[in-house]
Amino acid sequence: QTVSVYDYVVVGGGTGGLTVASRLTENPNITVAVLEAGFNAEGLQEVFIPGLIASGQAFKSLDWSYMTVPQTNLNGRTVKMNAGKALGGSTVINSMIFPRAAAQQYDAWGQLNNDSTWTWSALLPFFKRSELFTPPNAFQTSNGVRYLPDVHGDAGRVKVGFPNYFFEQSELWMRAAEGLGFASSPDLANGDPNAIGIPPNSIDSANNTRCSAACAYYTPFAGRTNLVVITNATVSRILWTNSTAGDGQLVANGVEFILTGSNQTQTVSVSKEVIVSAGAVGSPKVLELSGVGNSTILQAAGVTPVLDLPSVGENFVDHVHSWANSFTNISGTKDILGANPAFAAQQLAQWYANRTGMYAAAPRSLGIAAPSNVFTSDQMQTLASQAEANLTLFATEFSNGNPALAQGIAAQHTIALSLFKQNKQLPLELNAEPGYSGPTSASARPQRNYTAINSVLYSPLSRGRTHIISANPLTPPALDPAYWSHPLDVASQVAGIQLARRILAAPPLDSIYTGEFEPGPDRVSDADVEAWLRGVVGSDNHQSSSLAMMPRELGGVVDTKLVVYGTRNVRVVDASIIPFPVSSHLSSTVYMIGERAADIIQGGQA
Ligand SMILES: Cc1cc2nc3c(=O)[nH]c(=O)nc-3n(C[C@H](O)[C@H](O)[C@H](O)COP(=O)(O)OP(=O)(O)OC[C@H]3O[C@@H](n4cnc5c(N)ncnc54)[C@H](O)[C@@H]3O)c2cc1C
Repeated sequence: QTVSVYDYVVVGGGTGGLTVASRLTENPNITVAVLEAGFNAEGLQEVFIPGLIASGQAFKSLDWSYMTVPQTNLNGRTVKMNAGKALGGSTVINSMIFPRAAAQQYDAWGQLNNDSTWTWSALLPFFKRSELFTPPNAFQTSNGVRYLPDVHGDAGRVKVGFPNYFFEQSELWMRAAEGLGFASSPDLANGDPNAIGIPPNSIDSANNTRCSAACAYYTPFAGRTNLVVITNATVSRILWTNSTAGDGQLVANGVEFILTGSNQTQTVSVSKEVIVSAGAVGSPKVLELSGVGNSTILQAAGVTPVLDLPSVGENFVDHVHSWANSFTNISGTKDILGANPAFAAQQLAQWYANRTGMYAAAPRSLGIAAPSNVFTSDQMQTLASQAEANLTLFATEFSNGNPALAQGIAAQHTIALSLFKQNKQLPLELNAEPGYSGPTSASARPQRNYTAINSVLYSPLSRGRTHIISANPLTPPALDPAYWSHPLDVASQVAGIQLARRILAAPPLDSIYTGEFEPGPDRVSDADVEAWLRGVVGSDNHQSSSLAMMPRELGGVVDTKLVVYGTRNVRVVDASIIPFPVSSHLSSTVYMIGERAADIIQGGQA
């Protein structure tokens, strides 16, 4: 049943998808339909109150809760990956941390694609275009917030600012990290984030509410008659015209979807383009269900191939999350919210009354580490030389028998290792958590107060894949991020935890330190820490790069205009296209991609 015809159909109303849909429909003559598998959750307090999101059932109902295949390097464990299933996508459930990666990584993106429009200086206007930034007030400044006006936008859509509450540990941990060699950051979105500071947050400072992609790009424009959003609509495939364009390229003319609870498919027709924005797991899945991908994998899943593009779903990466926890002698940690329901209720009432209290806090301050923060120069040289000596070996192993992609991964690693040697590849984020954060459940750990440091592997060299295993659109794909497949990833993550535990015990944070809980006093050596981490590390939910923007001869899937190779009118606009993992939380980069996509599309019409 054909419902309607639109100029553009966007598959997935998440971060990238809503950005491009909203910008395109600023032109009243353009019609756009967005098909989103989840629902509009903006009215849930768990979604709009900063401190509540990870706290309960709402999170679970808004989450795809993907599971990886058993991870060879993590004791065979399967690992859960969160990804938002709601209008607004992952920004509905994310932690609002809104920094950007190092300028050199965006420059490397352009270098890999031989395109100077994908470089830091060329992309900064698009980062800024997405932002409606509120500078810190006196209270926030007195709590250590710093910012550079020049790197922020004041006329965009995503409300970016700072929270109304800071935990006592925040200031202490920043000073402790500075004592161990970190510079104090003037602004973690400035393209030079090797420092410690309080990052911007995707938060509406005026109301102290979270701001998702739906809050930013949909709610204010929901009345547009040329923007149609269909929620609870899971896309099953892109439909193609019978004949290819004169140049042999596939032409999309519709999208098929299933409404939740129905077993009937419906169709929307497309006159211009299909824009795939279903996220780094969802987008390769939709392409594969549509017959675009590695023909052998598609046939095994029962899908008839229409375009052999073997890199679809390959080059998949995720940041890896680990923790160090110390006991603390202060009582004002967020542990109390779990331990004392009456206090939690009082704090929630306080948030509603005047937007303050613990629930008004954004979660963390961040330290972004360079190699020199965690390795000696001898170690850096040795690690880089070993990785360079084995570069072809790993690139081939990670490429799943795809010679073009092996070259692409080798090119990525060459750039990454060159930056590593210059101390510009930033392998780790350390972020302070004012309370327990780790793998041990509340019932299995001492009921005490904690200071935690999350250590996130930020620029992994490991590459895995995500592929469909069935033609049924409701069957999850087989996800293999191949965590810790490269020795440099293992060495970096172990070094990150060793640094985290040093920070926890360093002055002035030592003034509230009453011993280490995890990794624990019996796990001192790197080998012991590594063994423990293999049993506990998890996903940081920063999946990317599964439809990489790279030249086709290097195993890329989209070109620098975001068009899928071999198609006339299918673009990808989400975290899938980031060619290699960037050292940052991803949402600011995905918004930038959405803004850039709209600009490319509009420019193409001119
Ligand atoms: C728990 C969590 C915490 C995070 N914390 C941070 C943070 O603090 N800061 C930060 O910057 N980043 C964070 N991230 C990462 C960041 O939010 C994501 O990388 C980014 O939002 C991804 O954008 P996207 O457009 O690629 O995908 P998404 O925003 O996930 O959008 C994809 C959309 O497509 C929909 N979809 C998928 N398949 C289909 C289908 N077949 N049919 C229809 N719709 C479909 C999904 O439901 C979703 O709405 C976090 C992510 C998670 C999950």
